[in-house]
Amino acid sequence: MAALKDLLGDLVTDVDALVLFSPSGSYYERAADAVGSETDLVVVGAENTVDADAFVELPLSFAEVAERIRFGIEGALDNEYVEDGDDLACVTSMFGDGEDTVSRVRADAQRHSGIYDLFVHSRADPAVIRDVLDVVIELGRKGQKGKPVGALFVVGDAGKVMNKSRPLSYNPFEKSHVHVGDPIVNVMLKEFSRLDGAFVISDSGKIVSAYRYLEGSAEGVDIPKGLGTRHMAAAGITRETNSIAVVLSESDGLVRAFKGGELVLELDPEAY
Ligand SMILES: Nc1ncnc2c1ncn2[C@@H]1O[C@H](COP(=O)(O)OP(=O)(O)OP(=O)(O)O)[C@@H](O)[C@H]1O
Ligand SMILES: [Mn+2]
Repeated sequence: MAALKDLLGDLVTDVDALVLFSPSGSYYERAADAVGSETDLVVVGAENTVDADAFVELPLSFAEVAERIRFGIEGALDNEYVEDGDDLACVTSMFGDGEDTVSRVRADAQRHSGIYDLFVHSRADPAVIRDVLDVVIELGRKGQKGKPVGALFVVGDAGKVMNKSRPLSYNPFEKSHVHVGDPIVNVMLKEFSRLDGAFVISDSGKIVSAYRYLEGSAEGVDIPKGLGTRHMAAAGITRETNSIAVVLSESDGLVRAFKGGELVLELDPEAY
């Protein structure tokens, strides 16, 4: 047993910080006692239920553990809870409610995916971005009457987005004051996503328009090869405005988010 403890203990030897993902109160207390003063303790979760000093708010549960950890690390770097090059032991729950997984990861500011930045340093409210992702993930899981469907949402900086786009059809949201996140709106959005074009959402989550054709240029856009015009238009508008874009691909079923002309998040709705 001692040999096994040594072997696995190497995973956490000399780490600069222990990063706990949604820990229970008792686990957090035990961790605080265990790290002593040399190791920093960072908590990542939907809410700071344990009253940690160093806390990173998680806007989504991130079914993919690697994505969850990436988000937490980028948040910890951004908040200066950890430094570039720090070795981190990340404790998460992958299979159930309890802490069951330890990953040793080096905080690397260079390999920054931009996922934390997407939520926290965008013009749109993080809760609005999360609500849009929720709708798009659900649309991806269920499709439209069981058939795969594509969708494009542009979130934030709506005035400028409207100036760089044109209507493909009448705007069903013209005189309405509806917001994403409202359950009735989710049904409406799914219905309207059958037709072409983009939804435009304001910083505060108001649905400004459906059926917009984005006219932004693809110049300077750096996205993976193989993605078509919907993804190109999404990336392009985020380069020309302070918006972010969330796309559901009709062809591969994945959800992708763009910011500043770059792909910053890719997830499989089936995993949620
Ligand atoms: N500039 C644009 N603005 C808004 N919607 C667009 C724009 N260009 C394309 N689309 C929408 O994207 C749809 C799919 O186009 P296309 O197949 O070229 O994109 P894609 O990136 O391959 O997306 P998918 O993975 O869903 O097939 C079009 O039918 C249209 O509704
Ligand atoms: Mn296509």
